[in-house]
Amino acid sequence: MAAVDAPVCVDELSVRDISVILSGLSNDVVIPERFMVKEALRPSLSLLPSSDLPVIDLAPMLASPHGSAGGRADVVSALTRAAKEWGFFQVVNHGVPIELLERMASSGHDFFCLPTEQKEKGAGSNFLDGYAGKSRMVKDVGCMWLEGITLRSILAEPSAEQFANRVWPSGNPTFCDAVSEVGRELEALKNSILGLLAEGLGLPTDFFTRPFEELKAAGQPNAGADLRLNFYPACAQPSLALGTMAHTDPTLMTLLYQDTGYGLQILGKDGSSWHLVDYKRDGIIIFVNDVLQGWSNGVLQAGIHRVVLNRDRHRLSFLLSSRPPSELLIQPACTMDGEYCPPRYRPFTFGEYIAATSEYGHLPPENGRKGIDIYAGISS
Ligand SMILES: O=C(O)CCC(=O)C(=O)O
Ligand SMILES: [Fe+2]
Repeated sequence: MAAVDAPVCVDELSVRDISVILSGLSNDVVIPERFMVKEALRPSLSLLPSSDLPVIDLAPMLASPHGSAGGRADVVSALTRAAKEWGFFQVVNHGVPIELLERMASSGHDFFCLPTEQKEKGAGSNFLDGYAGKSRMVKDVGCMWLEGITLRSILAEPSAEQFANRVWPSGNPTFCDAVSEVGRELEALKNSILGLLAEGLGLPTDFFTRPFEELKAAGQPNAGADLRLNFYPACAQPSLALGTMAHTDPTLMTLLYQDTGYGLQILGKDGSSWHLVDYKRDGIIIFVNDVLQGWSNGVLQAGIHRVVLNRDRHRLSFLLSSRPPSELLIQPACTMDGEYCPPRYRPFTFGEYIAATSEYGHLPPENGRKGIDIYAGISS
């Protein structure tokens, strides 16, 4: 590529164009100002994954799902400790086929490499419905450097098919099959993990799953598993921009797969150090979310996370977000392991809480306090 006098501003170019420009122009490429997040939020790009982040092997569970073998107790205590301390852990040997995870990621890449006009056919009514490009401005922060697809209630509704029929002239059965298989697998894994965490807290195994089943049996339609695919194009100035700002997810639990590392960071207990999550080919990353923090009376902590960018590579992630029914009344579990602790949260319904998050899709932490604590915490 020819030398240039003025810096080239990279904005809404296609994914392929960005790669070509970045490899040819090195430091002459700048990003548009609206993507430069305010100074206090700019990421320090720690390049080494943190070795102290919890990685938990679920093989003992697969070998003996209901058994009382020692391995199960060890898994329960490792998961519970990680969910209390980090609100985050990565599981391996979980039984979800790697081939399926990679097939979903590859279908996602196929979509994000399409021309912008074609991707925009998949846009829905807001940024959490169908395709949303890189234009969402977060007030007082800047625009986030990501594109995404959100498909609602994938286990109950043909949302993937409706999306694919808008984007591709003859639909896309490969994409749709991957969505429904991934949805079923991650939903089953989520229920197992919720059961193990309940046991770890001394609660009945079905404590966090039974209300979902009851509401489903009563024909309650708005509970669901939503699938989101996130795509973070390579960014010429990764130290100035963010893929997503620091947040906790507002739902019950998130299960996430990443196709490369060097992106997702977790905030440590000290409230200031960011830890880079290592890529594991068969890793599934689990977040405790706001509802689970409130429901467990703050014993489990929602994991604060954000996404930083890479200069020379794109990154894709997809996640299943477990969304309770709007009517679910979240009343903190006060008695665990036979011991009573007064409620630290007022009861709230999921519908009320999600309505409070609508501007960003989550309640941002403020002055070291998480959104859920600001919203429903009882100050002592
Ligand atoms: O892409 C990632 O690793 C995280 C995405 C995320 O935090 C989200 O979509 O809520
Ligand atoms: Fe998130």
